[in-house]
Amino acid sequence: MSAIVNTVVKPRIDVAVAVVFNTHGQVLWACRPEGKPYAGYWEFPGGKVEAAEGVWRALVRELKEELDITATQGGPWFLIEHDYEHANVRLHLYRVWAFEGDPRPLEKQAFTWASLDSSDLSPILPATEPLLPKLAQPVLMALSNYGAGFDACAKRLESALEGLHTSVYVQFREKALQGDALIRAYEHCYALCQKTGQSMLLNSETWLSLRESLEALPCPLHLTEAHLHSGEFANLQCAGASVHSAASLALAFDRGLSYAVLGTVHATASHPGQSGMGWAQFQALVQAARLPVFAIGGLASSDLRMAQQHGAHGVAMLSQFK
Ligand SMILES: Nc1nc2c([nH]c(=O)n2[C@H]2C[C@H](O)[C@@H](COP(=O)(O)OP(=O)(O)OP(=O)(O)O)O2)c(=O)[nH]1
Repeated sequence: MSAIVNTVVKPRIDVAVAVVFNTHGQVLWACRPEGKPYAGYWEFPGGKVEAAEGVWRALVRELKEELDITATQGGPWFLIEHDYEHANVRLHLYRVWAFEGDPRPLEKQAFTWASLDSSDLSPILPATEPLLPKLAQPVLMALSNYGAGFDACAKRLESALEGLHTSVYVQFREKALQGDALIRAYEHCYALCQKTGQSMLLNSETWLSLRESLEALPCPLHLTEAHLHSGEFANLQCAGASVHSAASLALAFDRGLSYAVLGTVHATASHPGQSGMGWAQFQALVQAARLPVFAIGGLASSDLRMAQQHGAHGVAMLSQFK
């Protein structure tokens, strides 16, 4: 006799999740009130998206209902799915960078402003806690370009990184350099990142040229799209990857990477003959992304807000990093 397995299929619930920033870079945390599943757990404010409502409208409604503030500006970040015993949820994370009103707890819940990687709040909802290191990553990535001239690149990176009050990723990527010139550039970049406390990433193609000269991998790898697909370097620490398609974005998530870099948004001198995808296509590609995505291609740090309005985590730049 075969056993009858009683499986109840829980529907996937869409949830609007608001990461609300204040001018000090802190975010708004709320404690789930009594009567809800996971009461007493900290979360970002938000709630279920009603039928035909849309995520942004749901987010505005929930912030008003829960905390009496009106979100006025923000943009999509990324999605994540999680299966709880009470529900299967699809969290639509949004950044909110402008709102009206002073938060006050309309559901008798505790709330507080705290840093994104808030280690002093506990417990945090199980789907939200593992996301925090991804959310707290730098929003600017500078790519090296010593191959176009050592002195000019060294000076540009030095003047950009010294005295910078925010954290950035510095990706060491040198397609044109080999031998001593490559090692000299690497040593300068490594020492500068150490001195300024910035996080260095090593492009996987450049690592292939450098690895015989180094004892070990000195920092996490940034994978080229080809290395992402080939599955290479699975035994090494990989932070992120370059991608050009929805399939590669999905693969970057499946490989457990912390970010992807998607482009090119605008046509650039470094990729002659390639037309940019533009912001509309960028947004169409990232809307199903399950990890933070940097926009790249003819962008400067002054494009950060525009990029974030279109679903980017941040911007990656070559020569425009000043
Ligand atoms: N708001 C929010 N919800 C989260 C986060 N992380 C996370 O797993 N969730 C889950 C918990 C819940 O299962 C679901 C949100 O549903 P909810 O019950 O709070 O939604 P709601 O406010 O519309 O509730 P209700 O009116 O139906 O009582 O999403 C988060 O950071 N913020």
